[in-house]
Amino acid sequence: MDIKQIIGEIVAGKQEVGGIKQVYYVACGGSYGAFYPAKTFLEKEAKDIKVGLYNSNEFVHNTPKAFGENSVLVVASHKGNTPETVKAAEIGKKAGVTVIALTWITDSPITEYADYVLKYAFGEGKDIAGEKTIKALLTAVEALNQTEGYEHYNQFLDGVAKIDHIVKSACKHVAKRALSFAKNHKDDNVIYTLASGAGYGAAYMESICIFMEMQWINSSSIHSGEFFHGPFEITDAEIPFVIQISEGSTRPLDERALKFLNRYAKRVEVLDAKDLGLSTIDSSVVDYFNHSMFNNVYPVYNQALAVEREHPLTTRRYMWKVEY
Ligand SMILES: O=P(O)(O)OC[C@H]1O[C@](O)(CO)[C@@H](O)[C@@H]1O
Repeated sequence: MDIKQIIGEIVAGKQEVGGIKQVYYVACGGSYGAFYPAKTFLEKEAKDIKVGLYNSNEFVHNTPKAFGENSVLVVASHKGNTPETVKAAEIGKKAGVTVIALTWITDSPITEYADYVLKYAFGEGKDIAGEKTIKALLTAVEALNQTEGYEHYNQFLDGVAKIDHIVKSACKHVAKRALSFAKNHKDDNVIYTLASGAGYGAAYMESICIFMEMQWINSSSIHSGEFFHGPFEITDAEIPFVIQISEGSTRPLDERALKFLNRYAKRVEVLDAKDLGLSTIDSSVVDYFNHSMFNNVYPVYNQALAVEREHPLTTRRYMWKVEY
């Protein structure tokens, strides 16, 4: 069953109890970040459906009161075995809430508690339109379109059809830049990321999953709008930043931060979605594709950085090795 059919079945099943009123996206780490566009989509586009994005353990310990028969729970776990995400799915299943699980391993523990299992594309040469982020977004888009209606539904599907080609060209485009970045940053012990809007999740993932988890470099993802409310005080010629200049409604926030950085910082890597070709997607929906762009361009940088630092991206000292 495809996502449109799954949501159709859920909508029909909930008709008697008043339909879908809330969609909760629940996951950890990279899977949590991948839900960011779906969350921002429903927050902005929906009038009646409420959306929540939760770290799994927070959801387990601080379950929202509205969670119930009118809810859909969408969980994601790459290997399907992160205990707190499996627990969140179990809570959903036991409460009689419809559970959709996004996972790469379709016979993993999380699928036991799922009404619907969605496998996504992953790895070298993957179809970007089949990734976790887009599949999660499609659950949001379909939920909206099949309830309240979504006026830009066709433009959104057109974006989905275009994203793979756009992202793959962008990855080629940054290859040389990524090598210089790796050389220039191999000895840094801190790198900040800056972003706004629906693409913010990509900056969050780059900070926590790559710089911190996989490279042991101190980092924090700073919201471009929040930059001027504290973080900009650390700006100087030595501090490195990677800034995402998004395409769409929040671009002015990113441009404002970049203007400041161009004046007071010297080590700024600019990833501009417009330069990277995202503008060929219709402006009514382009916001929601920033994440796919940035999150797939970063790996070109990450591979180069890992080689230059002689620190493979697979190296861990605690994760999956000790009790936590
Ligand atoms: O539940 P998932 O998606 O398998 O995530 C497990 C781990 O993978 C990461 O997303 C990346 O290694 C971590 O942040 C997280 O702890």
